[in-house]
Amino acid sequence: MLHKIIAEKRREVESLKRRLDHGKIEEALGAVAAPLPFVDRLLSSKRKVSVIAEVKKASPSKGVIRPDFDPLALAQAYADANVEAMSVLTDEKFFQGNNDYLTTIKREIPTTPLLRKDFIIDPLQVYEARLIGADCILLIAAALEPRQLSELADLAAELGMDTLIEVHNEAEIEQTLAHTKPSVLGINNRDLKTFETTLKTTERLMSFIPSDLPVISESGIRSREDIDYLAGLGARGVLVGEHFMRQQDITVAVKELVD
Ligand SMILES: O=C(O)c1ccccc1NCC(=O)[C@H](O)[C@H](O)COP(=O)(O)O
Repeated sequence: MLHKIIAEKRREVESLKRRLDHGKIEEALGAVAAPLPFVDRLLSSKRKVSVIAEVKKASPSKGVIRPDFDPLALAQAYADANVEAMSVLTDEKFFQGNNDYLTTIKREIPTTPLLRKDFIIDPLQVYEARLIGADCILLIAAALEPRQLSELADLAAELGMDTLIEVHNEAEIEQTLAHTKPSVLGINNRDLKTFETTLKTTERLMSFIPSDLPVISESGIRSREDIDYLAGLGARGVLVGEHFMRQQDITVAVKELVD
């Protein structure tokens, strides 16, 4: 699946190159507000585990998760629960996301930092992330050469954005730490080849991560027990999508999970 998604992203980047040149980027960058400090917000929270709450209509593993999908109403419900940050899927083909969702949420709820959740493989997508209003980008170690990982993270920093680098195994941790200086590291509990999701991935990988590097555990989190388990392992934050998307009252669901 990851290969399929990346092949599609290569096509999307070619089309983006025809629409967005450096002249247009420079001009447009002047008009967007400075990014919010995404990582600081996660690390300064009084909650024992910070929450990145995801706005996610569909996924390759589950199909449509939220049929009555209203991105702004969902984001407002998250903001009402004082989530530390939000993740907004912008991939159209596999997740039914959209750049406009992120831009609208940023315009209407300007105080909550936003992660652009997509599959970034090219510098142009980093510029695009900034232009649509992202405060942070996701970089997936499994999808990038170490040199690309560090170049894309450096570019994000130049543009004032944070980066959440996501790993799923020991080798990816080793490569990431050898080539970048992350201020936070995401462990994805979902195996992107099989879609199998287990929190044991966070447990197994914690010991390979320096104790002063905060960890965000991502995917497959759905109960208070999960949160207690991850907090006990030392995770500083969680990224939760599907569980919240399946709730009637999302504000209550966030509070029940982490307050
Ligand atoms: O969610 C998927 O099926 C998926 C498939 C292939 C690549 C990535 C995928 N998900 C991206 C994510 O990492 C999750 O949206 C995020 O961690 C939230 O996970 P969950 O709480 O399980 O929705």
